[in-house]
Amino acid sequence: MDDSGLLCCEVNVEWLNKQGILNRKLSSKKASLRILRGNTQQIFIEISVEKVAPVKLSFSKDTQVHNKFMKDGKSSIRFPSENATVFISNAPPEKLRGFLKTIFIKMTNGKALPKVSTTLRNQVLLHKPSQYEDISPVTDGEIIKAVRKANGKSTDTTPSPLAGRKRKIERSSTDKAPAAKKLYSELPLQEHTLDDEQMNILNACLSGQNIFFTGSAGTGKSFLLKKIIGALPPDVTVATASTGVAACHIGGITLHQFAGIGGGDARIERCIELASKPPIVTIWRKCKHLIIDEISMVDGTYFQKIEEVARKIRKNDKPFGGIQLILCGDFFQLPPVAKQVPGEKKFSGSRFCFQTEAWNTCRLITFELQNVHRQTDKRFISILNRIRLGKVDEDVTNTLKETAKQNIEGDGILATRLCSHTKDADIINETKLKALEGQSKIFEAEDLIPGTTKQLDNQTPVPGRLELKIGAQVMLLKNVNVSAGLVNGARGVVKDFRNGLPLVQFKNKKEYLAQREQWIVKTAGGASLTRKQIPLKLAWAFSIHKSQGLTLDCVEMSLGRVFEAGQAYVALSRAQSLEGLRVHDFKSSQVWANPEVISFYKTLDQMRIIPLGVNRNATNKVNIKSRPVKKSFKKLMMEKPIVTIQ
Ligand SMILES: Nc1ncnc2c1ncn2[C@@H]1O[C@H](COP(=O)(O)OP(=O)(O)OP(=O)(O)O)[C@@H](O)[C@H]1O
Ligand SMILES: [Mg+2]
Repeated sequence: MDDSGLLCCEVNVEWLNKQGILNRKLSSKKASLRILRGNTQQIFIEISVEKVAPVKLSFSKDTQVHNKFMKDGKSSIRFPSENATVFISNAPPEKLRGFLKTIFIKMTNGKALPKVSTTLRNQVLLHKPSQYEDISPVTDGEIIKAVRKANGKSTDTTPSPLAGRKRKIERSSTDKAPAAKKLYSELPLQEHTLDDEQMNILNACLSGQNIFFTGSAGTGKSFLLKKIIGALPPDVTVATASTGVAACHIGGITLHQFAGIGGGDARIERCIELASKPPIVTIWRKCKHLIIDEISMVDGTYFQKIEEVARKIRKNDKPFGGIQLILCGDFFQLPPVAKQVPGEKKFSGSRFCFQTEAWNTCRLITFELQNVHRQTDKRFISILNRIRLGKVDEDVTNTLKETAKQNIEGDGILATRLCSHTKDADIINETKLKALEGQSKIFEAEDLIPGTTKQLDNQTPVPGRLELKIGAQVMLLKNVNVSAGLVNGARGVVKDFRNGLPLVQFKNKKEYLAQREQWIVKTAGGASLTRKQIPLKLAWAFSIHKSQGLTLDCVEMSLGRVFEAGQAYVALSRAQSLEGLRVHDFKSSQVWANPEVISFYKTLDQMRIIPLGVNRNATNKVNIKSRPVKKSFKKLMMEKPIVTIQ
């Protein structure tokens, strides 16, 4: 049964007397709230806490619901007729959202709609023979639709009566329940829903076990991670990622910021000392669920160190001091940035997290997502899956070579070039902007707290200083209108400046007068830093490293200078379709997978923990190739040569 009428959270209820003085109080860190319907159809909220009889407060037309901090798991509901206020905190944000939506629907439905007959209601909802009935967020309109569908009558063919009624509801709900109307309009837009495999992983995460989920690029790992974050209590959940941009994508902080041990290069005793300082220590102790996105880029030695720090700081011998770990990433994508210990020539420590003892002691339950959502073309998905494993056959080579001739530009929007080196991307953007005629317009970001610019530069995708001209190639950095296709990653060109703001035309021909948008990032201490800026960035070129996690609709690349295993795969898998991709001078030697990653995924497959493609697709024919690897890696690589499976 739908449980959106049920919420587990921290609660404070305050009753005031007529003079506004606190009369009675109820507080609990572990309360459960239910929305119920009484025999007289009256809607109640029932608050149950241990050792106290449940409290019931009844909704009326003057009930006020405050949802401004819903994303942080906080809300308050005021019942003026009973002089009481319910303060909700530490509620899983997604659950809270569903709970408040149920209240909204019941508040407006009850007043604005003609009643649906009990028979109809019982056909759809479970009837409870008790004095109170659990309620669901189903509207009367939805009940009618569901019953008609069950009876084989399509509701689509009878639009007028329902549509007319819906309009009436909207009007009358504005008249009769303004608070509820406001609440509903402020609820975030529902985007896609989780598919079955994503849902399984969400449930596994909610069961409290340590989880690692992987999957090829575009299988919705980050998308799912956001839903997982939304389903966990925010006060005890820390969402992190290995890079600032990835952290911003899931509304979290970098793992380095959270852990508070700098780069982790110091000896373990010093690392523990560093993490024992406030406010870092408080967060380490409070944390019950640690989420890490883009785990492939977390250095193994660092991962091992924070595991020990966690045990010592929390004075708990369980792995990670008893914190639940939720790890997500694809080790076939970018590896950790190579680290060289000062004074030592050798690359130091474990390269990947999965090679550490800490990884083994955590006993992670592993899943692999199989459904690719970024691309829809089955042929392109199959090509990308082969590239992920370093398998480049004739079909892959020919298909990618053919893209070199494609004209993917349209309406003045040029393809974004992905570069293997960050410097190259910066130079391209600077030179192209300079070459445009016309006046530059500079947009300086408004960083609300002085001195936070560097951190915001690192943690948000949006530049502190944005220089634009008419004709500048740009990328949108926010979902400003999902249904119009104005989404994060959409490519456009600056057509004009109106009232000092850039007018951008996108690939789908939609125009958008860019307004300042807001980015809020968290500090390790839990404070919020805010940057306001035009949600655009120059897009003639990006580095492949900066493009990790992105979805791009018009992209070109030359992979001649790639230097990491998985780098070509990351670049190619940013494209949404073969039609929106152009690869120059493609050669099979530009694609290779790390042999240690291949072995790791094979062990997972052998353990039958997850179904994987490595064993099934790889043949025994293995070509050993020498790669243009980074100097600091060379010694390591001499022992274990990089291979390409063909
Ligand atoms: N269940 C879903 N239904 C529809 N679209 C989805 C679903 N899950 C993810 N998507 C969409 O698929 C695209 C890719 O998702 P996402 O960026 O989360 O993939 P990822 O696995 O993290 O990729 P990468 O490995 O490149 O970081 C996004 O546009 C996302 O909104
Ligand atoms: Mg991702």
